[in-house]
Amino acid sequence: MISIEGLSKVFTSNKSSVTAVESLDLNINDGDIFGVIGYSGAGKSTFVRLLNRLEEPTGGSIKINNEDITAMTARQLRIARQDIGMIFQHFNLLWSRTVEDNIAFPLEISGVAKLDRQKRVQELIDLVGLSGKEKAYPSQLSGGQKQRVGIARALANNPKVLLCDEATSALDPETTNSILDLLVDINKQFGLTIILITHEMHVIRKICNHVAVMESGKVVEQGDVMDVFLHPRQHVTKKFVEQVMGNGEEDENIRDITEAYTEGKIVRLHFIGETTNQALISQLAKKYEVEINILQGKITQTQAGAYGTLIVQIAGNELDEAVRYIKEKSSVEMEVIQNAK
Ligand SMILES: Nc1ncnc2c1ncn2[C@@H]1O[C@H](COP(=O)(O)OP(=O)(O)OP(=O)(O)O)[C@@H](O)[C@H]1O
Repeated sequence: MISIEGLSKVFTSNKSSVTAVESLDLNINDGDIFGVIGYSGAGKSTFVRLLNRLEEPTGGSIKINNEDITAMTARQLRIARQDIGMIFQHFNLLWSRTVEDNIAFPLEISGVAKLDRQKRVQELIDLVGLSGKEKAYPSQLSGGQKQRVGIARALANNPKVLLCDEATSALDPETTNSILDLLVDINKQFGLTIILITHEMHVIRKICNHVAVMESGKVVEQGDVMDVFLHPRQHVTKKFVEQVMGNGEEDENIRDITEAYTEGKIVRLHFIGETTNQALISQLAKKYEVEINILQGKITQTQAGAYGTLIVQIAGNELDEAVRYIKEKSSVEMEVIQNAK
């Protein structure tokens, strides 16, 4: 749905020039929640602002639904922008307008009649969970509520694409999660394509299905979120995966574990995008005469299912049968770390 080729942006002043985005190629599918992650200064904000030409590209092309955004006149761009909503880290609300008037603003600009406007505003207020706050001013709202107004305003003209520029970075973790849940809801309900930039891998893990990693203005790695989690290639990507999964230091404890637990087998279970086998431990305990002792692990949830590892001790009369079941009947990968001494 979105095809970006050779996109670049160079900021020049009389003394120096900075290449914020360099020869960037990306394809984004219809209905994707596509995350772009990078550290501060990587060029993420510039990239996302190029997509609706809040920044003018220095080179390259951006096609959205086969329309070349980069070649549009100012008038064509105004119309095309109705299909591209945007939300911001600091919300960018109009402080002198109430919630309902903020949401009505883009409808006024696109010339929607007053009665239709009122109806649409009420729909949007219900959608984002702000009923009762219609007459409140932004200064009377929490950060999460302000972002809900931002989302409602961005959706007012039924866009096909929603750009999110660090939309949860100013929010606490709980509010972040509720805003991310709302974005997933909107993506599912309306098939809206979402492009989200962030410096937090947690955000990518929770809602994205594709991710691109940016460093020094370039995309250095991209792919399905699960693939990138499983096989991060670049140093910067490994660092981001560590934000969620830890840095593998726990492996150093394995010797302590194997010395402390000597009965049965100690196995490492890899859950890779699991949805069907998340209840594996309880299934084993019900089916076989075994004791299962969870020793260590970290499982996290992604859009593609559970991902992570568990180290468990399995002992008991039906140990071999239980191990065979994991190998043959489940899709969880198993590695035996230690057999009984
Ligand atoms: N208007 C501007 N004029 C000059 N340089 C700019 C401008 N905007 C961004 N830059 C430079 O471009 C580079 C990329 O900045 P950008 O804001 O896109 O990065 P970012 O990854 O979004 O970082 P952050 O998360 O801190 O905003 C930086 O070196 C920045 O200083």
